[in-house]
Order: sequence, then C-alpha cells, then structure tokens
Amino acid sequence: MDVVMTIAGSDSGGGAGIQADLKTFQELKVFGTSVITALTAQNTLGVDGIFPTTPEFVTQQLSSVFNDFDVKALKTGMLFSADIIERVAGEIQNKEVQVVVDPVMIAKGGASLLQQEAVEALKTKLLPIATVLTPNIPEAEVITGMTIKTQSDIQAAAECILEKGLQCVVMKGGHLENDEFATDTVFLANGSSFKMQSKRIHTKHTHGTGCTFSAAITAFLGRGFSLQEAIVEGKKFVQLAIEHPLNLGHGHGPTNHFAYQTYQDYEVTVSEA
Ligand SMILES: Nc1ncnc2c1ncn2[C@@H]1O[C@H](COP(=O)(O)OP(=O)(O)O)[C@@H](O)[C@H]1O
Ligand SMILES: Cc1ncc(COP(=O)(O)O)c(N)n1
Repeated sequence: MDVVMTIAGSDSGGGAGIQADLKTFQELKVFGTSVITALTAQNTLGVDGIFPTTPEFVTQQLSSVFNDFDVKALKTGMLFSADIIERVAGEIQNKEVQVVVDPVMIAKGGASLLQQEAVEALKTKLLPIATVLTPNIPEAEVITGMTIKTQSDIQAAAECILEKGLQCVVMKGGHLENDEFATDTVFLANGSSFKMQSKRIHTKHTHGTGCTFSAAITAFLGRGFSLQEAIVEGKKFVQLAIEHPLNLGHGHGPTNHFAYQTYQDYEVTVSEA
C-alpha cells in the first residue's frame, strides 16, 4: 500500500481541503496521511471562520508522520501563513518525496486562505522544491505579477514559474471563458508541453475542484505513475467528480469523489500545446 500525505486546511463542509484530499486518496487506493495547517468553519455557502494551527504544531505533525511512514508523494493546499510555509519547506526539502503544490489563495466564496505576505515565501521556499505546481489563472497572475488572458500569456507565465526550479506547471483553465471546454496546459522544465481538454460542465457544484485535482495527481504519483500519466488521470478523476454532482448544500456544492470508481467513462483529450 503506497502512502501519501496532504498538508492543508480542514473544510468542515467536507468538499475541499483535507476532506476532499483524503476522500480522493481513498478512492484511488492509496493510504492517506494528513497534516492540518488550519481549521476552517466552512460550508458550500462560504468560509465563516479560520483558526490556524501554530507553526510548531505543523512541524510536530510532519515529524510524527515522516518518522513512521515512507511517504511517496505529498500535496500542499491551504498553507495560510509565511511561517507555516517555511516550516513545511524546511521539513520536506531533504526528503525523497514527490511534491504537488496547489497554491490555494482565495476560496470560491472570496475568503482569503493565504495571507498576502506569504506569497513571497511560497515563491522562494516552496516552488524550488516542488515537483508540480497547479495554479488556476488568478493564482498564476499573483505568482508571476503578469496579466493572463491569451494562450501566449499562459505560456509566458508558465516559463516564468518554471524559472523557480520546479519540474512542471499545470496551468488550469477552469477560470478561462470558454463555454465548451475546460482546458489545462502542462509545461515541463525540459521544454515540452501538452494540452488536456475535457468538456466544460455547466454546474455550480465546483467547491474543491482544485483540491480534488491535485490530490488525484498526488495519489497517482504515489502509486508510481509517470508525471504525465498522473496529471492526465488526475484530470479524468476531477472531470468525473464534476460531471456527476451530489447536489448537496445550498451554495457551491462539493464534487463527487465516488464518481471515478462508479463511472470510469471519460477520456481526456491530450494534444500538443
Ligand atoms: N466547469 C468545469 N467543467 C469541467 N472541468 C472543470 C470545470 N471547472 C474546473 N474544471 C477543471 O477542474 C480542475 C480544477 O480547476 P479550477 O477550477 O481552475 O481550480 P481551482 O479550484 O483551483 O480554482 C481543472 O482541471 C479544471 O480544468
Ligand atoms: C480548507 C480549504 N482549502 C481549499 C479551499 C479551496 O477550494 P475552492 O477553491 O473550491 O473553494 C477551501 N475552500 N478550503
């Protein structure tokens, strides 16, 4: 049984954060461990409160897990503060583990999940040791300081991000205005790139899509898939989770983490970028 880890915030509503990650890990048959960076009082309507973990206790959780388990791959989600980012980077930099960084900044409802002054720590401490970064367009704009509207903006931003020293960046297109497709573009440090296209689902139930996608990539990396296979299969997992909603809550509902096992009937189109 391959062991993976999520380092993220708890979502009491169960659709994003630690809860989305552990559900995804379970469905993808890896053993999930977790390091909780903050508690959020949250539901499908929004974030009502945030109670961060002390940086010292984040370190303690990391040590407890690493001292006992051989963690093959990990992901980071909501990290909240520069202090926590520095602790996390310090603990994982010398470990043989694949690192997926989902640079969670703002919840769909608008609440800030990363303090503004933490962006610098994310860029200088975490990106250099990441295997993959999965920014959505607004996050890529904050990281690069660029405005991203066109495919050539996406490429320029990805090249700027890769200069930080990571192996791969997945530029997610969930926020791009395209009625027909949700297209993500993947850029690797070796200069290659490819596009993943799936049909856009017209739904309000997209709470936790980014968490679910990055957790699925982590699970497949943990199982030994190649980087490209893990990313493409991760996209399939999130596509099915969006396509078969559970219709829970009164706002932006969660995705369906059971769908990948139940349906399996979707092929992501992969082509040259
Ligand atoms: N309406 C949608 N239909 C299909 N796929 C989507 C939709 N919205 C987002 N996705 C996909 O879900 C994944 C997460 O994307 P995104 O919503 O951009 O992340 P985030 O939660 O970080 O904002 C990406 O692969 C993206 O293309
Ligand atoms: C604890 C936590 N982590 C991440 C997200 C982002 O998810 P989304 O962008 O879908 O709101 C969230 N809302 N809560």
